[in-house]
Amino acid sequence: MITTIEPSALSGAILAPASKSSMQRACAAALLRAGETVIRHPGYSNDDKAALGVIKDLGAEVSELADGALRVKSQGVAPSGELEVNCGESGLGLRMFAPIIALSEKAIRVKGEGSLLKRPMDFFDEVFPQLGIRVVSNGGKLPLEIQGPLQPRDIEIDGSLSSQFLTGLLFAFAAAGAGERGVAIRVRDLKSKPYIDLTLQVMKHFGWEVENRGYAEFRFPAERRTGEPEYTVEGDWSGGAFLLVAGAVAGPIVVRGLDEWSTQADKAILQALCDSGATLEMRGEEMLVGPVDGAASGPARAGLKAGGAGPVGLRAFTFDATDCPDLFPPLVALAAYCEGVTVIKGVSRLAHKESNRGLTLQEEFGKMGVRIELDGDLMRVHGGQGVKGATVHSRHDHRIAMACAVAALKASGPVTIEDAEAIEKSYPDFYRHVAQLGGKVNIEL
Ligand SMILES: O=C(O)C1=C[C@@H](OP(=O)(O)O)[C@@H](O)[C@H](O)C1
Ligand SMILES: C=C(OP(=O)(O)O)C(=O)O
Repeated sequence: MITTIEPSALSGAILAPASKSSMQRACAAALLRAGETVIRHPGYSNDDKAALGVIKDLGAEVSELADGALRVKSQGVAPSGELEVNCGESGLGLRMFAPIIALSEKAIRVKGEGSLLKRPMDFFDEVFPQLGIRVVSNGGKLPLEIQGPLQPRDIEIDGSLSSQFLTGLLFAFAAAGAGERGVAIRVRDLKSKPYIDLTLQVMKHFGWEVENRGYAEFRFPAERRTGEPEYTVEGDWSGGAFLLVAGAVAGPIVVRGLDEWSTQADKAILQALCDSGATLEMRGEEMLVGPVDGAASGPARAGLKAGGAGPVGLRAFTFDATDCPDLFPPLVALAAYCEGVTVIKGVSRLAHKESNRGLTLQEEFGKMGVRIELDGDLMRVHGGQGVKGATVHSRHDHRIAMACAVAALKASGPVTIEDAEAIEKSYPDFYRHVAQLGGKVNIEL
């Protein structure tokens, strides 16, 4: 699919999509809690669909209710039939579900697709044998063959590559009765900490209270509370960040459905928007975001630099994205329109995402005339010098496609995005939402 975005002014209101981080965790919890669970406001991105596929493969029955909610009936991890599970392209899907799959005593083959086949999974080779799990990987990559049952034991893990492995172990330890055995998970150098807050929050909702000792040790209580039988998937701050940046560059717009009390890591986009000088007004779950006050958008308005350099007045900022790495792409789109050099820390966290995002951002934004320097863990974006119309490539990475589309909104000419369907991984409605806000979007299948 090829999508072309022409310079546009945005206005109006839009509802943020469902968070795949929240939805995938809800699927895991619904599988493990056994009985009936209703998931409200479910997502339908490819990663969400993959999570639903995994829990069905593990024995859950999923049906849609008249109001669009999903009902999950489960007896815990109880696979039958073909013992193969497909995690699609989802890093969280694989890393969270692998320890859950290992609750079964059956040998189960775990496969994936696309970029997931190249992402590192040697964590399992190292850690699973310590928990009594037999694992065979393809040199630290997919496919895996796993045979449990997982025995919760005191364990120490490295949290520096990804928090997703810990998310999986927390669910699986709780379900395997770690509390009765008094065991703990100790973690060195945990990154992406807010994602663990979200894991613990979802677990608590469903009755598993885990004690978090400074993100270095996690302990499980002896008894489980009765949890709630229903869960409402949160609005997505990660996809929402692209909408908010689009509003700051080409708005003003209103974004609905983002909870300001959410534990989601990517809520931190608000700090960057404030530091850039964008207009931001929060009214409960409705947020108005626009260019700097007085520098209204729209190509014909005064206050815009020649060559489509965007709204005057946004200024460069510094930001540490170590614990919210998915914000890099929208931050780069924002920084491209900020006068001066924006410095973003945490580049080393990007090497093993759907693409090596430090490099892919540098290369694709380079095609639009935006200079990005990579200096160890720092990224420097030279902004406010104009964004040129160009043909770019998503590099099969949903967040690169969305970042380029947002940057296109005030470029000097149309931006054509090749392999634009990558957005389906997290935000299938993204182009439709931009068009609904007045963005000039042309899609060629
Ligand atoms: O737990 C989650 O929902 C996620 C955790 C983060 O990964 P890392 O912990 O690997 O940084 C993030 O990048 C990913 O998109 C989703
Ligand atoms: C890296 C991402 O997801 P995951 O690791 O779950 O594939 C993402 O959504 O940007």
